[in-house]
Amino acid sequence: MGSFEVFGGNKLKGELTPQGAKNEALQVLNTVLLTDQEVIISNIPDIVDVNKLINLLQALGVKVQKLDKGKYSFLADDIDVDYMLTDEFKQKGASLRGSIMIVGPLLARFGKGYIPKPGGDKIGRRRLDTHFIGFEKLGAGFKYDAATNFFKAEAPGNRLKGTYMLLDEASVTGTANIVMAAVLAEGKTTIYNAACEPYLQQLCKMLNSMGAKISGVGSNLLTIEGVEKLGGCEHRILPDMIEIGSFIGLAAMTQSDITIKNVSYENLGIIPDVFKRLGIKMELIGDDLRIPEQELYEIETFIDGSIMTISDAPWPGFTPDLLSIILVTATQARGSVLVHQKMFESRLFFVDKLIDMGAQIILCDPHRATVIGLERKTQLRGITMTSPDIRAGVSLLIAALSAEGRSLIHNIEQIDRGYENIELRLNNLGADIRRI
Ligand SMILES: CC(=O)N[C@H]1[C@@H](OP(=O)(O)OP(=O)(O)OC[C@H]2O[C@@H](n3ccc(=O)[nH]c3=O)[C@H](O)[C@@H]2O)O[C@H](CO)[C@@H](O)[C@@H]1O
Ligand SMILES: C=C(OP(=O)(O)O)C(=O)O
Repeated sequence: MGSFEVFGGNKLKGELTPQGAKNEALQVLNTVLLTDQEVIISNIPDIVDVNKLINLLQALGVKVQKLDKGKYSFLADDIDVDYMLTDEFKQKGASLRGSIMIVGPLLARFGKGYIPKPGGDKIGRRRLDTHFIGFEKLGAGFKYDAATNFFKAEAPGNRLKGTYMLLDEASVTGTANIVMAAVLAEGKTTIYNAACEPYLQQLCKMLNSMGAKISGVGSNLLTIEGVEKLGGCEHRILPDMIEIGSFIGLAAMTQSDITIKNVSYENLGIIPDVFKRLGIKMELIGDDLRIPEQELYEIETFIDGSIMTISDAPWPGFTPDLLSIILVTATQARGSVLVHQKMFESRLFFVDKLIDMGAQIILCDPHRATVIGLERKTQLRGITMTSPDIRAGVSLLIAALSAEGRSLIHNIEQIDRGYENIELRLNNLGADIRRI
């Protein structure tokens, strides 16, 4: 188990370039399974989860070639579908959440897609019903072996059939999986209550450039005319909006002056506005976002004077992946905020560590925590802690960087799942983080 030793209290200064988006990479990498032509993808982040998925694709027979930093060529002209029945596949597939999205493309092109219960953060129940109900609507048979935790979807006659479906929830990976299954199905598929966040839009645009016929991109109603075959393409992954949000919170908490380069502002949706409601100032210069040094930031109240609530919702609502960052950032603000994590059940439990560091937080229930800002009257103090999940991990890192003295953060494998070379990039700006 790796750890970060952090000496807090330094103000950071300089530029940060966000990595390519983890959650887009975990979607678009799977499209390579849909064609026997070459697919080139750039701006792929060098992070544990993405590397695990590339490794899984390779094990399935995809020829992978690194062309440059973050740029790879993929050729799926000889896929070994029987590999899905091996123990090695079961072990590799279970180690990350993104592996679930190999099922749709394999089912579409080869008539079968199998997967063990995928991994990812332990942040509450993470059901897969939307994915498999969607495949069933497209005509696939579905089997789940509870003893081995293995899911199987198979298409009769090896071809899925287009249909209308209303998803029970706007699941991000569920929509991506169903879209990748439907592009090669016979006839027209309509998906209502589809997730529509920018990474899904990217996936749809990429598939269209491969020859798919998807319309309604960006809305919650997608229409897909199935095609016989898809070809190759070149695709570039967007900057990671969750990393950008993490850097905004980090800058405010540590009173730093940070410019985040090439943020693709138009794809950040409501994210900058939510940080602005915490009183954080920012300046858009071209497509760079500057967070200037700020002595104090003051959380707004609602118009009627009541306490601000920040909650998550499917896009274009605020992403649940940034609520832990909002929460930690609020600990040094002036004012109070209720953080309401509606989508996941166990993402707020890390607040006990922040309370040990001196933050004023009331955990109301598993979904809600009230933060009463310290207004910088006292600094957080460094402690030893363990990171429970990827975003809580980065929140604890931000807390440690703002704290007085030494902190030790264990289980940083969680952070490595989604943040590329984070200690090096922050140390270049004046942070003091050591990997031990
Ligand atoms: C690899 C990847 O891309 N992971 C992201 C993806 O996970 P993932 O696709 O697994 O998440 P889902 O969108 O399926 O659902 C996330 C949670 O929100 C709940 N839910 C979902 C939709 C809805 O309309 N109402 C609702 O309550 C679900 O029950 C679940 O508890 O999307 C999540 C939600 O943005 C992000 O946290 C994850 O980082
Ligand atoms: C929850 C997350 O990731 P995953 O879906 O891979 O567990 C996340 O990126 O915040």
